Amino acid sequence: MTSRLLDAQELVKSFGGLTAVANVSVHFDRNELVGLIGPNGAGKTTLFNLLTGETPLTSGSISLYTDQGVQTLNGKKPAQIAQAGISRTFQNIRLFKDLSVLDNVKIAMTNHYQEGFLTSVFRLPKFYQTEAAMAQAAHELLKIFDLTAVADQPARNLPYGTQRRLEIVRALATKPSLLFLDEPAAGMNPEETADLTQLIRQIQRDFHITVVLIEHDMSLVMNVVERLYVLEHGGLLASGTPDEIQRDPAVIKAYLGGA
Ligand SMILES: Nc1ncnc2c1ncn2[C@@H]1O[C@H](COP(=O)(O)OP(=O)(O)OP(=O)(O)O)[C@@H](O)[C@H]1O
Repeated sequence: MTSRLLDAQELVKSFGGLTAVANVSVHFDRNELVGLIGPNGAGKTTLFNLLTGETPLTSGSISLYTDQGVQTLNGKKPAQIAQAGISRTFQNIRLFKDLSVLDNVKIAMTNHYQEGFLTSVFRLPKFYQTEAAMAQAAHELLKIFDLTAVADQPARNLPYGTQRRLEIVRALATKPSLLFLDEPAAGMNPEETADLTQLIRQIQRDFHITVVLIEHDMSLVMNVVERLYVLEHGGLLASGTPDEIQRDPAVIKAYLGGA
């Protein structure tokens, strides 16, 4: 039985005269891996920005189903949405480049809970009861992502693909229930992309979380996700399983070039 995690109804985002997201409804269930695809400028990143509070909605509603009941995310700030268990990565890498790989992860574990507070008090989130527990969790995450050997290196020394992996570790460090990955494999070669995509699938299963993935390599995303949403010109063109999407005449016409 599936259990609903997030419901977004009739989301609209207008930038002046341009409607970047036009009446899009999507939902995500617990423990699923979902792909979000569509041509450049289709509105994928804007949709992520709406769901994570980076960009305010023009209209629509977003509901998160938690153990405490249904919570509306409308009007919430990114830090509040992060606290509710939603995490993300960005298309442009946002690391603390001069800090070590390990410190980047530790900061993600704590920072996130302090945003908006003018405090220098080092507050650990509930799930990391001690500094030692936090350090251990950080090391475990680095190991999963094959980053142990570079734990003490400044982030800026890492190759681009490795920096992207570190970004995912940072997003996971907050123990999210829902993780949005915006083109995590951008700039990687096909082999690295395939490896990362398999890793994302493994993480989604092992951590029992929901992952939503924007990925340009259509054949790759088709192989790993359970469901897909296809955006075009800000609107929802199609949704369904990879099989359904591949057979959908509207998708074939608009996105697969009529093949
Ligand atoms: N802050 C903004 N102000 C004005 N227009 C914007 C803004 N953000 C996005 N847009 C426009 O909204 C549309 C959708 O952009 P978006 O980045 O969401 O698309 P995308 O599907 O993520 O594209 P890509 O695959 O190229 O990243 C584009 O026409 C873009 O120029």
